[in-house]
Amino acid sequence: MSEELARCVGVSRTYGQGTAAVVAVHSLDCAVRPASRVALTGRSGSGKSTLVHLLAGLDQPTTGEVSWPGLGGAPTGRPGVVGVVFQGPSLLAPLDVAENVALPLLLAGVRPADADARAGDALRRAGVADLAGKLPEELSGGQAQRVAVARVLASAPRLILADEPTGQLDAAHRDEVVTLLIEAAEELRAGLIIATHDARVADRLPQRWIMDDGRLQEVRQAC
Ligand SMILES: Nc1ncnc2c1ncn2[C@@H]1O[C@H](COP(=O)(O)OP(=O)(O)OP(=O)(O)O)[C@@H](O)[C@H]1O
Repeated sequence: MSEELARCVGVSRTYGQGTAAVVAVHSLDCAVRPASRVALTGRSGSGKSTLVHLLAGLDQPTTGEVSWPGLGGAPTGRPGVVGVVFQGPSLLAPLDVAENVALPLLLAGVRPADADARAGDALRRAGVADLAGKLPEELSGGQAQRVAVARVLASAPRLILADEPTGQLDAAHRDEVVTLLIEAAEELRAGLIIATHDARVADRLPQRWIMDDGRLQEVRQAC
């Protein structure tokens, strides 16, 4: 069995306190490996985004432990280790597309010329090189999401997490974005988790984690 990129042991995450407390994730165990290709499904409010944030190191569990044994520790503050594609527009408005894709690399200390080259390459692979000079406000939803995927590709992460990456896209763009994510995971030998409501997206992935009221209800391995 291959190394575990991320692992949750007895993880719970409670928001709020007292009578207002909401247990978003409840006593959850899971592991993500380089070969993981997981559709994380479940109804709205079942805890999918919370789990994605915990696995990304963007949030901490209330109890239990999230660890990243195969990533050399928590990804927090280490750009390029974990790549996250969010549901909504996540591009910085004042920066053009190329600058948006290069920014995480610059923050990680990559030299500007190298960051520009890697950003250009990622935009080409995502099929949006012609948009390099455009501002986010000039992009369609599908174009913006492909740029967001390019930004993840550019940093060559070992773990790719996508939270409803196709929620605002039509069928053609939805399929393109999912294909891009799967191809990127294969190329980078990265683990991939896509949180989605969309059965057509989930069916593209061989593994299924089903969240139900904060619990990981069923882990189905389709192939
Ligand atoms: N910052 C927060 N403060 C309080 N409650 C929160 C917060 N974030 C999430 N919750 C609650 O935690 C539960 C799980 O939310 P989460 O966003 O993880 O679910 P989800 O499955 O991703 O939902 P959706 O599919 O609608 O995005 C919900 O009841 C939600 O209202």
